[in-house]
Amino acid sequence: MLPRIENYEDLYCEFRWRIPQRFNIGVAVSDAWAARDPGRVCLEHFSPDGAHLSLTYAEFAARSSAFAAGLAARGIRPGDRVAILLPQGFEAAIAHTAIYKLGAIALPLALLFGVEALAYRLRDAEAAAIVTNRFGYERVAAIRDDLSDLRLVVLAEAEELPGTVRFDRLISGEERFTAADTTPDDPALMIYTSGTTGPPKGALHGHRVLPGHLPGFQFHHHFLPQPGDRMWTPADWAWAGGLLNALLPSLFFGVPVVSSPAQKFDPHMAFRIMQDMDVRNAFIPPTALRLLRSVERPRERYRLNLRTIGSAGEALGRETYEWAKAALGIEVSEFYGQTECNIVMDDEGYFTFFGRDDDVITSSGYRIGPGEIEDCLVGHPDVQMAAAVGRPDPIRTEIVKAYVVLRPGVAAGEGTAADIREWVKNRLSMHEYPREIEFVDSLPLTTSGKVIRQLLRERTVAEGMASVAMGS
Ligand SMILES: CC(=O)SCCNC(=O)CCNC(=O)[C@H](O)C(C)(C)COP(=O)(O)OP(=O)(O)OC[C@H]1O[C@@H](n2cnc3c(N)ncnc32)[C@H](O)[C@@H]1OP(=O)(O)O
Repeated sequence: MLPRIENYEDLYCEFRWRIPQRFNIGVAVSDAWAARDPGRVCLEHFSPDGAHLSLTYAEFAARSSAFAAGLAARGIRPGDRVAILLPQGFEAAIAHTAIYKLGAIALPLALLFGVEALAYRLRDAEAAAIVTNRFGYERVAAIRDDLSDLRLVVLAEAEELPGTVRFDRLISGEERFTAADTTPDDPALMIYTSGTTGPPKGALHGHRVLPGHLPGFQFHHHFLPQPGDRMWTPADWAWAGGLLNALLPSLFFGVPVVSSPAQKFDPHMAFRIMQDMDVRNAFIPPTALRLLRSVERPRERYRLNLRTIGSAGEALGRETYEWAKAALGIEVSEFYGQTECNIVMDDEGYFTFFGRDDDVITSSGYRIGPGEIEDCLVGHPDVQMAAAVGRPDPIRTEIVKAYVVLRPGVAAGEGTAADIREWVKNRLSMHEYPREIEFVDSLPLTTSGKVIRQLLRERTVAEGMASVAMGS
């Protein structure tokens, strides 16, 4: 925990890492609070019809222990990878916590992923189990024959589907479970990279990944926990941002987390969630803040009680920062990860984060490796060659732009482009599809036949600047 020192220099000098010798994320975010304050609310689910639900730490601890016992009874062992393909909600939080208590490894997967992205990650991680809903079940059913390690599919639905165990059945048994006595270095969480250099890799984190995030989290949320604090993020908890900058640290500090149904981001709905659920702290990526700007005079339209906003994933920019200060009365705390290395420090020691300077595309706060998109594009029957780059965009920082060489005889046109976009959305991911496609006769190649993305990036940046200059 951060010492409460308001002066940065003193705080910096006083700070020491204090990581306990034994630490289990699941115990820290549930059982520890259930013992101290069982009736305290830890999760609240927003429902558009006003029928919100809440869960206490005592219920959370009991259900996650029962889930851990249920997984163990079905042969899931410490060290096994257990995928979670669920929207924000009680089930996702319970599944995470149970997996940590069991000493297994949580593998969060985004709902936006298409079948190829899911198949790749599930196979590569040799996942033994997956916890999902009907939407995810259908995607997994299409690839299940190729997943020889997958022994268990847990379904968070009221219905029975073939080859699955219902979530509520799994937790209906034994509620006592002795959590694994883990060290901070025992594996807990596997998050896939975005594939900067080649295919995405499963980055394995020990239980210390949570304590490692706490000081930065507290710092950006002005010494959270404060009375009345309540956290919400529109980001899927499957991303490192949603999980490690919102869900888990808040639960650790006894701050209730608001969950909301997965849907395309709607600025008015976002304000309503923050109003109705009395959200005090939010993790809102820059793109979502820019989308919120479309709502005029938000504080006159919505009763907002925000105290802090953290933002990450892409550069926030001065305009959005100033807008949030004026329109929401909040100075957004921007933070960056260490791979986002295009950062400049001025004479006074202030850092300016300019975004990335490599092939990775930064769109809507997602880091997108071009390789996977290109692989997916060339799998399309009409595509001979393809290259993906980021095109600057005022709302989403960048959008994915694909340069595509079609096979001989295929007509270039909006119909073909729409078909290619759908192909990538369904196979790879809904957030990685090329919003813009340009058909070209050839691509610039090195002598060894690799696409020179740098040239295409420069071209697309120049086009972007020209269109801004022309006012389009
Ligand atoms: C340490 C760190 O990692 S820090 C930051 C990490 N990054 C993040 O957490 C990602 C942050 N970004 C986001 O959460 C989102 O992009 C937002 C909130 C900014 C914007 O959300 P959206 O506008 O809905 O777009 P998003 O990029 O998520 O979705 C891509 C597509 O999937 C579709 N989609 C999204 N959710 C759904 C859904 N539930 N059902 C159907 N379609 C959906 C969208 O329609 C969109 O396509 P479109 O723009 O052509 O309509």
